[in-house]
Amino acid sequence: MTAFCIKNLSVRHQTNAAGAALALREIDLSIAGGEQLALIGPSGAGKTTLLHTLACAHRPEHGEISVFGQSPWALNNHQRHALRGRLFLAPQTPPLPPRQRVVSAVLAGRLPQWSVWQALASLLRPADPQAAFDALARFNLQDKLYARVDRLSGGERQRCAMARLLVSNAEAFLVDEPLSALDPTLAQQTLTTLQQEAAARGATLVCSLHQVELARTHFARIVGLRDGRIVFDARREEVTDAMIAALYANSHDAMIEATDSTDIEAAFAAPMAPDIVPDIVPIIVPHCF
Ligand SMILES: Nc1ncnc2c1ncn2[C@@H]1O[C@H](COP(=O)(O)OP(=O)(O)OP(=O)(O)O)[C@@H](O)[C@H]1O
Repeated sequence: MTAFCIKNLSVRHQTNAAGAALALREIDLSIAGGEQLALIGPSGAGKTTLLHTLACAHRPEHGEISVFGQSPWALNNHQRHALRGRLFLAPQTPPLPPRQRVVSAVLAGRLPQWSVWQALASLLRPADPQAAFDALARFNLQDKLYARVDRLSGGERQRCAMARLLVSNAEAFLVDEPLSALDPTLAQQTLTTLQQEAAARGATLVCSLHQVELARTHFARIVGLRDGRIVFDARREEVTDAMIAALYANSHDAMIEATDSTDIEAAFAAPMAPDIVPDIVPIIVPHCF
């Protein structure tokens, strides 16, 4: 089964004027149910925008998107809300209310399954503290069960958000830079736990990462984004160091190279040096509409 399929998709942020640059352009991507892939690319490449688009939070300006076989923007609000309930979007900055107890923050992962009354009741008396404890224990954070969220470190908050993901019953995890505040050991452990959980429940995992080496060691499929476009969509063994260097090369690098050759104008005109343009890996888009 295909979890996500997008075709010739472009997205512009609502706060941007009509003439402003697109955040995503001409994106084709198909992700099978249960597949795990890493999104990499420089800052501003469009990774967050893509994750939010997959989570049905951004309406595309052009193109098609299907999520679990449904076109989210052809559904009514109620149906789209139900579809979103099958997805878990973990944003870069975890949306954890500062004065809340960790136990309530973690159990909020069950909100899509709960009625308003169940949600309110759980705020007063946590519905399933054992589930929250077990999820926190997977990230070695069980001793923080009744701590206040605003007393957690940045890395603890990130792991608390991952524990929230574990208690959800989502069929797809869309995770935006979950390791940015973690030390290398915790980053490895957290990513491994996330992947094991996705594999155990057959959930799809799309994870944006700035730690390229972790992406290359942990994920079989890597998608490189730059300037809102997919530069490559390849199996791990096809991703070369040159492709990574080209993905992250910036106009600053090009300017320094050109300064050596006293050709500054050329540097601004050609932000990516031609000798490091990556081999283009064919992107195969299975028919899914
Ligand atoms: N709310 C917004 N309003 C307008 N433009 C936005 C908004 N959010 C992001 N953008 C723009 O959209 C483009 C893609 O941003 P996005 O956050 O998706 O990149 P990213 O790859 O996730 O970056 P990073 O690695 O720094 O988090 C950027 O040019 C950014 O400036």
